[in-house]
Amino acid sequence: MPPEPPEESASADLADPSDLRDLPESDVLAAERAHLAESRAALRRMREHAGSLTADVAADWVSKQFLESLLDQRVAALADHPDTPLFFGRMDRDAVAPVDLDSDLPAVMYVGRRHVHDGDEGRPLVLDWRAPVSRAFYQAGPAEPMGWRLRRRFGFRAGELTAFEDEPLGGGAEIGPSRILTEEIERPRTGPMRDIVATIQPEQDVIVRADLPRTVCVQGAPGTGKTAVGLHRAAYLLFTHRERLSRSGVLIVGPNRAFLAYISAVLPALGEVRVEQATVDDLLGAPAAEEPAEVGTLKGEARMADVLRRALWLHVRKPADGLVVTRGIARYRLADHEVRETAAALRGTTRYGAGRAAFAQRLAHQILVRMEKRGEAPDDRVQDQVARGREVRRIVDEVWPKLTAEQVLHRLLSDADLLRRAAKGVLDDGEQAALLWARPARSHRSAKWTAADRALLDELNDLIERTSSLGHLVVDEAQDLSAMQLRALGRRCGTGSATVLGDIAQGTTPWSAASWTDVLGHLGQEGEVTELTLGFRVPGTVLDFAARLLPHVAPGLERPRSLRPGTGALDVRRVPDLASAVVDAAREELGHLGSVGLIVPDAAAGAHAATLAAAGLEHAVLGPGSDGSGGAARLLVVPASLAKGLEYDHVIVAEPAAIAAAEARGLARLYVVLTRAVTSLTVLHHDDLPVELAA
Ligand SMILES: Nc1ncnc2c1ncn2[C@@H]1O[C@H](COP(=O)(O)OP(=O)(O)OP(=O)(O)O)[C@@H](O)[C@H]1O
Repeated sequence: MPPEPPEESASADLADPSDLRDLPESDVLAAERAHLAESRAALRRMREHAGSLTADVAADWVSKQFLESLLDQRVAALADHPDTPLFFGRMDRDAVAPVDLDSDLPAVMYVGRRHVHDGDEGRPLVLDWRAPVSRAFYQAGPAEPMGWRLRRRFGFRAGELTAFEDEPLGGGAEIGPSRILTEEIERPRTGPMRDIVATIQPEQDVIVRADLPRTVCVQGAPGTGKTAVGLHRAAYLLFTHRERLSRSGVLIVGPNRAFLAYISAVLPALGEVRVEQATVDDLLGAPAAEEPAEVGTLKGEARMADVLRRALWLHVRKPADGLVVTRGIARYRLADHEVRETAAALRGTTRYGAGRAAFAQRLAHQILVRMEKRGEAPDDRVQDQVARGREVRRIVDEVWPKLTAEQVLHRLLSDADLLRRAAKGVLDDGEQAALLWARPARSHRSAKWTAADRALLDELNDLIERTSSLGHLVVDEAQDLSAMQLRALGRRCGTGSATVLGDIAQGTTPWSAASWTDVLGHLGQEGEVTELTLGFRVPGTVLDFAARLLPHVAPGLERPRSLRPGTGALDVRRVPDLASAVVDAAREELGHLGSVGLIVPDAAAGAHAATLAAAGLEHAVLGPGSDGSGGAARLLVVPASLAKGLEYDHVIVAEPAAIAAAEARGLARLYVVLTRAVTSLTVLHHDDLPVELAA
């Protein structure tokens, strides 16, 4: 028979629950389970109450529909997911805390994914992790207890409370690593990425809770939790600025679909279902052609912004003649120099599209003035009529032609003269020659745009018509984006803020960033750069092995540290027959719990998959559009170029030298590949290891 639930709850006016601390462990667990049961019952009552509310009070049909959908959302948001703990931590207040501390602190608080209160008395039973008071759960430590005496973390299995761990916050003694945190990290992965709300670390929490107007840029070694932090910051901001952000929107930008699929469950698990996720290709359009890396790199440079601006405005021309407007028997004239001056006065003061409309209006206005001089009394409607009339339209089309971004870029890349004029003083002759198409497309409609062209088109589109801004943008793997791609993203948070995440050492594109100051500059955001240094994913031995590459891929960066030593986690083997060694290693790893990722050179993925199939090993092959988890198969063949941002409990890397040799920044790719393992890494090689790794 479990003991009666204790009297305490998350309310300041209830008895100090210190007795609970002194109970035997089993009694503590029983009491905490009782609090969980009470919270679940309260949540059920909250849901029933929300379900009983009716939209009948609405004044009209539209309001009723709207209200009904809000109520449905509210009921759905109050669903209790049996596998997810309602709370994961608890804080006990220090009864003798200094007097200047906030006296409203409850005696005990339980921290969880959502707020749960007892309907009758309004007592908070569980506080949302994003509430200001919950900050202490993540930040308090012996050096700064923040008015709290004890932090308790709970262990759960299948929604049942199974363990707890107490950390005294008074007394100044350092707290050792949390067993519950380590177990959580090592819990085998069976599907998409999980949230880390129960175990966010203090240095991560500072980033998660940064104010909305602040742009934060996080440099972090592999597995330091950058992605997790970015996603939790999005959830935090949505909670704290719900109304503002539901109007302006939040967008997560990731490197590819497989990555987005892998992270897609995190925000819904935190109760946020309305956050858009996109790749750069989704935003700018997928490329239809490839081009030499040097050309793509050049097109990605910020200098191109000047060239594009000039190329666009070079389309504003001098008129051949003046403007003559006929109304009835009267004719009104503007001399060609007046038309030219009107255009010149507007040039560069507005966006191209708005300038064109304003040009027509200004010409019409001058005609109106002529009419008035002749004693007529035209009203504003006449100005509009003249602006839309045939004569003004003709001269506007001649002087300030209607253009699309595709037309301008098509001309720029096929017309050496236009390129020379637009690029004067910006690109040298060799660079101009590199940009020109060898075989120009017939028209802008048949042009096959590359990824770099897509960013140029976006820039031009914005020069023609303003791109609208979101409230907040989270950009992951930002080190891989070119200056022009960053400018494109910057436009999408021009009046908002951003969370920029990445690792200079994991830059694998030819245009990878060398500094975060540059990245923020291109993004057009003033932000501070912070660093996460403690690795959660990768065991220490594996991280040390991968870090041999660091001096070669990012000499300025510190060696990363791991939370876990990972003794025995690394196995590097030279093998006589790679294919059969891969099969044996895969079979062995499948004998352990969790996911297995076989990471191979892109060109070898098909062959390895065929060997696994012949050996009867069930597996899936990761494609650019697939979910990083591999669906039902525990064994996934991962082409090296898709491994970024993903992770597996056990990783087998086949032939590192071939991965490194496959591309210009191949060593950085290898660094990414070697840092995907949570529990073990097996490196199989037939050829020599790259010298940088063998050292
Ligand atoms: N505080 C934490 N508690 C529990 N798990 C954590 C914590 N921080 C990070 N992790 C886990 O560590 C792993 C790595 O995190 P994440 O993918 O966010 O790192 P990253 O810095 O983006 O890595 P990479 O640069 O390699 O893509 C994930 O499984 C994540 O859930």
